[in-house]
Amino acid sequence: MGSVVEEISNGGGHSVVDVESKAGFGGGIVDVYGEDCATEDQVLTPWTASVASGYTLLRDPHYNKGLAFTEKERDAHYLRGLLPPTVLTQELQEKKLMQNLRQYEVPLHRYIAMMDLQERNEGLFYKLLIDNVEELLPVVYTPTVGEACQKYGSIFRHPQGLYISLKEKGKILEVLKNWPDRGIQVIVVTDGERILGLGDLGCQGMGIPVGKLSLYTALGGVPPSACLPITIDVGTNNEKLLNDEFYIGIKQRRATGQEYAELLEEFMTAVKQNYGEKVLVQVEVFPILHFEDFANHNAFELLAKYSKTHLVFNDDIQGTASVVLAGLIASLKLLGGTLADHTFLFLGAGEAGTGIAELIALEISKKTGAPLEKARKKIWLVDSKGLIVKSRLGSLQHFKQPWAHDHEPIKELVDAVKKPLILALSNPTSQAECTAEEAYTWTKGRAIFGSGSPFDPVKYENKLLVPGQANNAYIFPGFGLGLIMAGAIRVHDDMLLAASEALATQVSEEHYAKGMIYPPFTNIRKISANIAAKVAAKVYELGLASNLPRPKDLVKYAESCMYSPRYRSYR
Ligand SMILES: NC(=O)C1=CN([C@@H]2O[C@H](COP(=O)(O)OP(=O)(O)OC[C@H]3O[C@@H](n4cnc5c(N)ncnc54)[C@H](OP(=O)(O)O)[C@@H]3O)[C@@H](O)[C@H]2O)C=CC1
Ligand SMILES: CC(=O)C(=O)O
Ligand SMILES: [Mg+2]
Repeated sequence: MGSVVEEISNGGGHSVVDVESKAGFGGGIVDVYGEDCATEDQVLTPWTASVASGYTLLRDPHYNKGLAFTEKERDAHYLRGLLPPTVLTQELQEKKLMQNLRQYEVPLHRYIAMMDLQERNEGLFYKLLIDNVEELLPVVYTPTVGEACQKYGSIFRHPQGLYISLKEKGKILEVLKNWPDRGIQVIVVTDGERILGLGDLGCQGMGIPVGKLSLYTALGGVPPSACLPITIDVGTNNEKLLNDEFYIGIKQRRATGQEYAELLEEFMTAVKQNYGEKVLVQVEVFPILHFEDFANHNAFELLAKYSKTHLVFNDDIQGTASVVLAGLIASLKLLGGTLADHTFLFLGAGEAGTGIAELIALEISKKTGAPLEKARKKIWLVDSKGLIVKSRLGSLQHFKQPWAHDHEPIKELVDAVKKPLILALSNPTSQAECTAEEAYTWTKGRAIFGSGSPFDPVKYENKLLVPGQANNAYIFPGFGLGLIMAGAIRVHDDMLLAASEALATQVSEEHYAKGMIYPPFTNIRKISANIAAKVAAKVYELGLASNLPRPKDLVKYAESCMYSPRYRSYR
């Protein structure tokens, strides 16, 4: 290595040290970091080399290849001696890691091993996730990510993502600038108040943006360096966490009202300031702001407010709606009729329930020409207080009000059980409305079943029934890729409908024969490319694209944009 001259600040003073020629303390050991000459109460500057080679290269997850560095790379990048002599291919590394992972019996241990891998060697992490998607999705995503968030403080090892707490009020733009990557295309943000079906997990909700973004990359091909997980910490009302000595967030009850709104406003403005880019006169593009797992009393309002000024997408409302609509469109092949011929009943009338209901009504209205209000009459919702009906109108939250119909005979509810399509959407598995086995047993094998978290196939009277995973993970990665490809400036409901139709058309006769209404996740990158192409086409059609001219073959273009986890060669 050439002569390195660095500035070291210690004890408040400033000195320039030639680290190669100057002998350090204790028999020639160079005190490169200035640690030996500073006492505990003296300050020093934690400087670091900026070129990734040698030891630094091995500790940089974006570039590290572990034992896969070739002989030539080991010479060129000062790695000799820092690695054992053997050179392994990425495939062999993958084989070894999968063997190791399978030895962990506790799912949380697999999760921790995967997170360690992501922090150590990003390329290998994504190679594992892409090649073993059905096996590893339940590890990095639901259900295991739920347990990880509950225990996030105790298992915390490396900080992932960006934390913006009330302490950063007035400084959010500076905080955004601390993130090392500049070309951010997707931000997944949570405030941790409704983490899956587990409630308020405060700052520990960070596991969710991290997990969702790993799916943007693995399932949708968005490069990892374009992804930014953010947790907004306004406190928590979870007493257990407030009393937990390992809790990683600020220990106070949640800020609400004006204090909350001001922090969110500052954040949204800072995102525009930091990432906004003028591409045409009057047209500014900025990253997708994907809202995740906010409580419904904030989620609907934030979506309505910022969808006019930002590229905002709420996955729990819009992504879930799109995936469920896709399942319904596909299930018509098995159930018969059109959407308008059916009556829908939801247990739960929050973000997921009313989001899905609204998109179904929109699709029915578009297909039949009926007014939206009339289409809504086909849909019934139940909340914790029972069926939503007109007589409850005065006390209903605003997002439930469109579903308050005149009460009709209970007959339809019974009908719904005769030819049942059951989607037990709640996550994680512990919160599921029913298991696959229960659904098949109660209906004597007639049910078409899908669930938010995966269930194994069930043998019922010699027939193998395969439950689908009705999870927004089918939609948001491809949806996001489509928005990015087209340089979308706003999200529009028609893009969600396009995504649903694209997903529904991927279900083959072979899948239907097994009772499936979603294609398996094994082909998810191909599915995502198709969704992305249809979404991008809609963005162009609506005049909301900034990436001009429009590529001719959008599927090919989507595939060409997708990140590959293959190791690159270093010169
Ligand atoms: N599969 C997927 O892709 C997705 C799954 N989900 C899951 O769906 C679940 C709900 O999410 P979300 O809609 O955002 O949450 P919300 O908090 O917005 O809504 C929950 C709804 O469930 C109702 N509810 C709660 N308990 C009962 C009960 N015992 N009987 C009847 N209704 C009840 C609540 O009633 P009330 O309004 O009266 O309080 C509320 O309407 C979560 O478990 C989440 O993880 C969410 C998004 C995507
Ligand atoms: C899947 C999801 O987004 C949820 O359960 O909240
Ligand atoms: Mg969610």
